Amino acid sequence: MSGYKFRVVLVGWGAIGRRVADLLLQRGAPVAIVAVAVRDLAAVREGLGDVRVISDPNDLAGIEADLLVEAAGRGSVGPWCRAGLARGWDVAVSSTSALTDADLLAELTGLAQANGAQIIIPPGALGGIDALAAASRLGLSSVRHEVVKPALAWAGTPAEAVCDLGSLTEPRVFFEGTARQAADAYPQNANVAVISAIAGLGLDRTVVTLVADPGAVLNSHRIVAEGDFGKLSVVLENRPLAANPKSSEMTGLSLVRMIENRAGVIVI
Ligand SMILES: NC(=O)C1=CN([C@@H]2O[C@H](COP(=O)(O)OP(=O)(O)OC[C@H]3O[C@@H](n4cnc5c(N)ncnc54)[C@H](OP(=O)(O)O)[C@@H]3O)[C@@H](O)[C@H]2O)C=CC1
Ligand SMILES: O=C([O-])CC(=O)C(=O)O
Repeated sequence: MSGYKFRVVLVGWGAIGRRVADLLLQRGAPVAIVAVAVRDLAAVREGLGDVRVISDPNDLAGIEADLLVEAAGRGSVGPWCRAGLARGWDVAVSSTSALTDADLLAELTGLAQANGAQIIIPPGALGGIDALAAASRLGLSSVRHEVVKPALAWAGTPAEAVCDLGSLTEPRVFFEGTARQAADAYPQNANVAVISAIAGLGLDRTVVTLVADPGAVLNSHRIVAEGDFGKLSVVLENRPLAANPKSSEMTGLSLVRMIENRAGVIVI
């Protein structure tokens, strides 16, 4: 192959962003991270080397890239994806809870269409999304998604108003509702609800259960779906990222797979 490298702008230099950059480097992927977007340019950002660091979406104007990958947080999706799509780049969204905002979704979709770009929703912490999305083409009758995380992974979320996370002695279901409600209320922990919903029955017909388990050390996802295709049952037990136990290692791996697929010849 030529020396061409697939050019990526990474939005977010937290647990997932760093992990993705490390893995791409370790694996020798034909990928160049041409810029990293952060909120505060003054903060020390280890591991960035010579990579250009930006904090204003207008700065994308001086950059050539093939793909913008968001792994920052709900509030970053609008400004950065708008700017990336306006430049005709495909954008990959990790903070999918942002897409529960129908106006934002319509605006980004319109920008993508107008500029010949795509909005990519990687499976994130999930697996089996290819099968769920394929099955939805024939028709689904139900999709349930249960998210179980160690009790303290729900610290700092509305779960604290439902139960005392620190003193649980057994798993506690603290939320059951639609994917839209789950992602709206838990934007750092339930982005996955939007992914299983968009793949399957949509934000308002996908039933999501959130569980705090004091005995758990892994972040688990169980998706059960039924439809004309038959039945699907997928379970993932993901190791949390050391730098942020709310997020799973699989989320970074899923981004690495997506980026390598875009950069490579065999796509799997
Ligand atoms: N799709 C999925 O399956 C999953 C999605 N996620 C999403 O990915 C996001 C990132 O996760 P993770 O890396 O673990 O979180 P971290 O908190 O470790 O890192 C987030 C990083 O993004 C930066 N950031 C936040 N807002 C902006 C912004 N507006 N512009 C630029 N940078 C910004 C933060 O910087 P600062 O220092 O300024 O705060 C921080 O460095 C989560 O918030 C969640 O929305 C997470 C897990 C699974
Ligand atoms: O990493 C996970 O298990 C899922 C997650 O945090 C999210 O969906 O936001």
